[in-house]
Formats: sequence, structure tokens, C-alpha cells
Amino acid sequence: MERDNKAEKQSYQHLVKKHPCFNGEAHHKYGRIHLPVSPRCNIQCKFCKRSLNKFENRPGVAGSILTPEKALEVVDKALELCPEITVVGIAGPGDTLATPHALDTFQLVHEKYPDLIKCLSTNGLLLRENVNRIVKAGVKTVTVTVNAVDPEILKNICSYIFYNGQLINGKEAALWLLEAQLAGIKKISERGIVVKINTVLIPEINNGHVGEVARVTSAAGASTINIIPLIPQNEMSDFRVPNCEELNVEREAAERYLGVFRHCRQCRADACGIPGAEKDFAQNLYPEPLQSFSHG
Ligand SMILES: C[S@@+](CC[C@H](N)C(=O)[O-])C[C@H]1O[C@@H](n2cnc3c(N)ncnc32)[C@H](O)[C@@H]1O
Ligand code: SF4
Ligand code: SF4
Repeated sequence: MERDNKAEKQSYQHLVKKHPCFNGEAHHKYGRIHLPVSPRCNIQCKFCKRSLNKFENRPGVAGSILTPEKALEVVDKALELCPEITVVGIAGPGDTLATPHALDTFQLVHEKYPDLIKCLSTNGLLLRENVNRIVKAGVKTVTVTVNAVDPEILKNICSYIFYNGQLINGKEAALWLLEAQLAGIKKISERGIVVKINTVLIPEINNGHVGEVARVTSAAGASTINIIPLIPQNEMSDFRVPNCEELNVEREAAERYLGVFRHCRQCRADACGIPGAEKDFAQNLYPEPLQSFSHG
């Protein structure tokens, strides 16, 4: 058993050493490409506004939506432009498990580039039922966005979920989502996948609660947390951005339970290059005009 733990620890360290978004030291050295293949979502976070455009620099935005086959071509080109890329990530613009395109894409990328780290970001609603497919597609790191672990708080962040053909809202939606997220984190971490939590810090809604998010998700199997400041959008466009002190308070509370990643740049869903570097290669990859959200 001890040997297994040691081997697990070594493989974890080997993996995160080259992942710019799980490890602060790798952040300035290695690159990632986000493939925008997932147009739709199965829940509605009150702060999220998905858009197709070339000018906004934030999550939920991409210039176009790619098919899995086109995404593979984009990886070929990206590796030529930026050989520092070690991670192929899919982070929207919608949810990666709401449509099959992300897992189809990872499967194609894994067949051609088995050594690249595949990283999937999800709200977790459909995580537990997709564990086998995720593992088979070569995914090694999963980010689950968990904004609260108390349904009374979560119901103020998530308007509704669409689950098993049913639209559910309010506290019931929060309870379903939370149950799915924790069961999914547990199941996927038991398969050796490294799990990071994303928590959007929303002043007056979930501040003072992120330590609890870290405690509960750590017990479920997560290893790292990324606490990201709210970008006021959509139903939360009148909210304020948390200040540095508020962010630090939550990071310190979370650090008791999980490693804290402090370098997030809140990238677009089609970012390409070393996070935070001046040059983003997306403009070289997508010279063509915008496409619509059609292949959902
Ligand atoms: C656009 S989502 C796509 C992946 C997946 N649906 C999820 O929610 O994890 C990627 C990340 O962006 C974050 N995000 C979206 N809108 C945001 C906003 N207005 N402010 C801060 N973070 C935001 C989400 O919470 C999530 O962690
Ligand atoms: S789960 Fe992700 S894509 Fe869906 S609404 Fe929330 S932040 Fe946006
Ligand atoms: S959004 Fe944050 S975690 Fe994701 S690629 Fe950018 S810097 Fe890394």
C-alpha cells in the first residue's frame, strides 16, 4: 500500500511539474492550448456570459467553435508555433460534458500525441457518468468548478440545472449539482486523475466560505484549488470585483486543506501559448471569420 502511495505521489509530481495551471513554477515555462469545441452548457451560473468574439479576454469567450477534427489540426499548428506547449485543455466556452465534442477531441489528440497532458474543465454535473470515457480519452487532469458547498449559498450562484431532461432550479438544483460534483470528484480521483477546484470568489455571496469548499472537496479527492475573482457579467454585472485582501483571506483559509494555485490569468476558451506571456498564438491559429454556435 505504501509503495502504491509512493508511486502515486511520484506520478502526481511528474504530471504537475509540466502543467502551467497546477503549479506556479511551471506557469512561466510551459504552454497550454485551449480548444474551443464545447458550445453549450447544462447549467446557468449567474455570472457566466458566453460569447463568440475576438476582443474580450475572459473565460467563456472564443473566436469560433471547432469540430474535433479541426481542433486536431489546430493542435498540429500550435505545436509548431509554440513548442513549449505541454497541455491541451478544453474549457468551454460552455461545459465540456454537456456535448460529446470535448471527449471526442481528447480521443483524437491522445491517439496522435499521447505525451501531451489532456486537461478537462467542467461544472461536474455529468462527471460521474463520464469517468470511464474521460480516462479512456487520456485525460490526466480535471478541473471542477465548485463555487459553494452549502446549497443555501449555491442557489444564489446557479440559476438552474438541466439534468435527465428536467429543468431544475433553486435549492433543489443546488443540491443535485453539489451531489454530482462531489461524487464525480471522488470517482475520478480514485482513478488517478488529478483534480483541481476552481472557485469564483463573489463578494457578499461566497466570501468566508471558500475554506469550507476546500475542506469538503479535499475530502472528496481534490488536490489543488484556484480561487478566481468574479468578472461581473450577466445577472451579476452589478456585483463588485473582490479586492486583493479578500482574495488572500480566502486563499489562506483554503490552504489548510488544498494546494493553492495563485497564477490564474482567466484565459479565453481558445487561448494558446504560455499563460501570461505577451504573445498569444490564437491570432495565428484562427485567421478565418467567426463561426456561429452551430455544431452543438
Ligand atoms: C467558462 S467555464 C467553462 C468550463 C466549465 N463549464 C466550468 O464552469 O468549469 C471556465 C471557467 O470560467 C469561470 N468563469 C466563467 N464566467 C466567469 C466570470 N464572469 N467571472 C469569473 N470566472 C468565470 C468558470 O467559473 C469556470 O471556472
Ligand atoms: S458551468 Fe461553466 S459554461 Fe456553464 S454557465 Fe457555469 S461557468 Fe458558464
Ligand atoms: S484560465 Fe487560469 S488555469 Fe486556465 S489556462 Fe488560464 S491561467 Fe491556466
